[in-house]
Amino acid sequence: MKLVMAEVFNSWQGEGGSVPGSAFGRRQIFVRFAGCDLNCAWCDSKEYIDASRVSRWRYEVEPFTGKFEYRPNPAELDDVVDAILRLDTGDVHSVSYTGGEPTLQIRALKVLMEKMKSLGLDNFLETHGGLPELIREVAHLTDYASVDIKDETAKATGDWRALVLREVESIRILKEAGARVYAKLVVTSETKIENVRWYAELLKGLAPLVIQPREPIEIRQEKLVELYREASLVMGRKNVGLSFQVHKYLNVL
Ligand SMILES: C[S@@+](CC[C@H](N)C(=O)[O-])C[C@H]1O[C@@H](n2cnc3c(N)ncnc32)[C@H](O)[C@@H]1O
Ligand SMILES: Nc1nc2[nH]cc(C(=O)O)c2c(=O)[nH]1
Ligand code: SF4
Ligand SMILES: [Mg+2]
Repeated sequence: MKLVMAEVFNSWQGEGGSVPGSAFGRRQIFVRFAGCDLNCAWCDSKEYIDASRVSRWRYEVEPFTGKFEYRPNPAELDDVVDAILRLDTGDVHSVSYTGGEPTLQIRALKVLMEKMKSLGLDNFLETHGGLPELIREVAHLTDYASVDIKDETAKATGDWRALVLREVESIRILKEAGARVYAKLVVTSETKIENVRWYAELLKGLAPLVIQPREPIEIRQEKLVELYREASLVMGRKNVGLSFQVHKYLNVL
């Protein structure tokens, strides 16, 4: 089986803060798929959005060395499995599937997840959640899920409200299948408080929310405080937290 891959590396999970379902600070093997159907204004992985332009993928030879080997795309699934297994340092919490958007290559994702489960490794899915019909196919294999809620200011797609509703549906499917799931909202200085209230109403009683400032951070602290408070008043004080992209401050992958 073939798939279009971007990179495989081993690092600490840098996002998610302290809400249940987060793997922040845990050692993970990251499997970054190429290709995405959205186009978030602030996406830090823009070079992987158009899969047809990702001619090769890379895998770390040894964690934290910055040494990579390269292979042409499409990748052989067995080569991706080998790249993952050689990065199992024995202290790995779970395998993180990210991208790009991993659910777009759902058959390969499913086979990879099944393989990792059979080897005793947990699966952590990092997704925009915009395709609930695909999420359904891997929900039973997902131990942890971080599902983005794409704010209006992400300008990810035309009908952003319809996208938000699909993301919430994905969260529901994952939760019902037994995954530990949280929602992640990337906020900017332009994020509207009434939109945050709407996301919070949709998530109330369903999943906790982390609010993650867009990097590089431009949102004022007063605004962040205001958005946090609004979400917390709707969802409950234990169900909201902050998340920062800590790996960027540590200068690790
Ligand atoms: C690159 S995305 C890949 C997974 C999936 N496509 C998604 O958007 O959730 C991984 C995570 O990085 C976050 N992210 C990407 N660029 C960011 C930025 N400039 N600032 C803050 N978070 C960012 C996304 O919101 C998402 O949670
Ligand atoms: N260390 C680290 N943590 C991460 N959490 C989410 C990431 C992503 O790009 O999906 C990511 C990443 O690329 N590196
Ligand atoms: S959905 Fe994820 S990979 Fe796609 S553009 Fe947005 S942040 Fe980037
Ligand atoms: Mg990232």
